[in-house]
Amino acid sequence: MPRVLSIAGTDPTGGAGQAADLKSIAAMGGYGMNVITAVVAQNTKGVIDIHTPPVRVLRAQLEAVSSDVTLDAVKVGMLGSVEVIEAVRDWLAEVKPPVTVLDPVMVATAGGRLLRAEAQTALLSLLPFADLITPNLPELAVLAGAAPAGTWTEALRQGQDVAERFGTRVLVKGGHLPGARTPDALLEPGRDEPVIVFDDPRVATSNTHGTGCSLSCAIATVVARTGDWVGAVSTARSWLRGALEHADGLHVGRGNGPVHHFHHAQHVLVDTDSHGRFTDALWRDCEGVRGEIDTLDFVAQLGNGTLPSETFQWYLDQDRQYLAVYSRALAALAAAAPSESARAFFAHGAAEVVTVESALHRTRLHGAPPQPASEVTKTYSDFLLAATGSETFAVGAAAVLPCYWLYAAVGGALTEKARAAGLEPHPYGDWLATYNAPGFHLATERAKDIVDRAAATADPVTRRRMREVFMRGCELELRFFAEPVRRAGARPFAVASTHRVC
Ligand SMILES: Nc1ncnc2c1ncn2[C@@H]1O[C@H](COP(=O)(O)OP(=O)(O)O)[C@@H](O)[C@H]1O
Ligand SMILES: Cc1ncc(COP(=O)(O)OP(=O)(O)O)c(N)n1
Repeated sequence: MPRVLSIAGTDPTGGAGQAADLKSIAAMGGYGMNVITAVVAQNTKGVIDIHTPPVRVLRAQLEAVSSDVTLDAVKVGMLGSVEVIEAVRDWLAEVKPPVTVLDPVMVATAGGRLLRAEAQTALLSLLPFADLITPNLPELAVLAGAAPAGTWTEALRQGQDVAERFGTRVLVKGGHLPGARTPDALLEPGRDEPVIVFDDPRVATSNTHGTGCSLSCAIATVVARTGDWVGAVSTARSWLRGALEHADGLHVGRGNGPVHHFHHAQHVLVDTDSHGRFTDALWRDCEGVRGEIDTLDFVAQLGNGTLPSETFQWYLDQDRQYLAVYSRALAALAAAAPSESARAFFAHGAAEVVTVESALHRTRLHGAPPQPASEVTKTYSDFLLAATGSETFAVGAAAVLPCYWLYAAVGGALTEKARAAGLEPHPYGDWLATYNAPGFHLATERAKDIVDRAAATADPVTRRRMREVFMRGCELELRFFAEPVRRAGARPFAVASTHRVC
C-alpha cells in the first residue's frame, strides 16, 4: 500500500485541501498522511479567513513524518506564503521523495485567494522539485507569465512552455474552459506533442469543489503503486468522473459542493452475502485495479503483439519463479482443504502449474538461467506463502484466486481483441492460448466456487480477511503486470537473451 503524504491547507467542509486529499488517497488504495500548511476557514461558498501556523511548526511536522515513515509519494497543495514555500522546498530538496505531485493552488474557484500575490514568484522555485504539476488554467497562466488561456490550443502552448522552462511534467486541465467538454493533457519536457490527451463530456453538476486537489492526490497515489504516469492519470480521471457524477447525491453545503470520493465503494456498506455470490462482491471490490490493469502498456502491447521480446522474456522469467511458489501455495491449500473435491482441485492445480504453464516458460526461455527476482515477485511470493501457509483455508483460497481470475480475464479480453484485429499468427499466441483455454476458464470457475463455499460458512472476521487478501492479490497482480515495462523504461535490460522469441 503506497504511503502518501499530503502537504496542504484545511477545509472544514471536507471537500478540498487536506480532507479531499486523504479521501482521494484512501479511495485509490493508499495510506494517507497530512502536514498542515494553513488553517482555512472556508466552505462551499468561499474562503472566509486563513491562519498560517508559525513556519517552525510546519518544519516540525515535516520532520516528524519523514524521520519516521518511508514516503512513497508526496502531494503538495496550498502553500500560501513565501516562508511556507521555502520551508517545503528545503524539505523536498533534503528528503527527495520518489514521487512529488504539485498542485500550485492559488485561488479557490468558489472565491478567495489561497496564495499571497507576492508568493507567486517564490512558487516558481518549487516547480523543478515536482515530477508532475497540475495547474488549472488561471494557475497555468501565472506560471507561464501570460494571460489566462482562452482556448485549448493556447493552454497547451502555455503548458509546453512551463514543462520546458521548469523541466517537469505538466497536466494541463481544461476544467475552466467554457464548453461541453473537459480535456486534460499530459505534457513532458522535450516532447512537442502531449504524451496523451483525454477528452470527455463535462459532467452536468455545479458540485466540483476540490476536484483539483482530489485529482492530483489520486494521481500521486496510483503512480506510487505502478510507476506509470499515463495509466495513473487515466485511472484518477475516470475515478474523479464517477465522483463528479455522484456529487449531487451528497447534499453538502449551499454553494459548489464536494465530489463523492467513495462512490465506487458504496456496495461495501451493503451486506453482500444477501446480494449475490461472495465472489461477485470480490469482483466489484477490484474494479479499480482491473481498470488499471487494462490501461497498462504491458497488457496493451502484449495484446497487439508490439511488446518488445526482451520485455516479454524478462516477464516470463519472473513469472516462472513466481509460478514455482504458486504451485507450492496450491499444494498447501490441497493439504488444508476441508473437502475431497477441493483437495483434488488444488492438488491437480499445483501439478498443472508445473507441467503446463511452466512448459510455456521453458520453451520460450530456452533454458536461460533465472535472473534475480524483482521486489514485486518477491513480495507477491511471500504474500502467497504466508496466506496459504499461516492463515485459514478460506483466506488462503481467496489469496490465490486473483491469479486465476485476472489471468483468465486478461487472456480472454486480449484474445478477443487480437482476433478482431486479425492478428494471426500472434507473436504471443501461445501465452494468450494458455490463459484463454477452456480448461483454464473452468478451473477459474471452480476456484471461485470453492471460495464462495468457504465464505458461506466463514464468520464475518474471516470474510473480511478474505476480501482483504483478495484485494492484496489483485494489487500485486497489477504491480506484476506493470513491472516489466516500468523496469524496461527505468534502465537497460539485464537479461542477456540471444534468442528471439517472436
Ligand atoms: N464538470 C466536470 N465534468 C468533468 N470533469 C471535470 C468537471 N469539472 C472539472 N473536471 C475535471 O476535474 C479536474 C480538475 O479540474 P479543474 O477545474 O481544471 O481544476 P481545479 O479544481 O484545480 O480548479 C480536471 O481533470 C477536469 O477535467
Ligand atoms: C485548503 C485548500 N486547498 C486547495 C483548494 C482549492 O481546491 P481545488 O481542488 O483547486 O478546487 P476548487 O474547489 O478551488 O475548484 C481549497 N479550496 N482549499
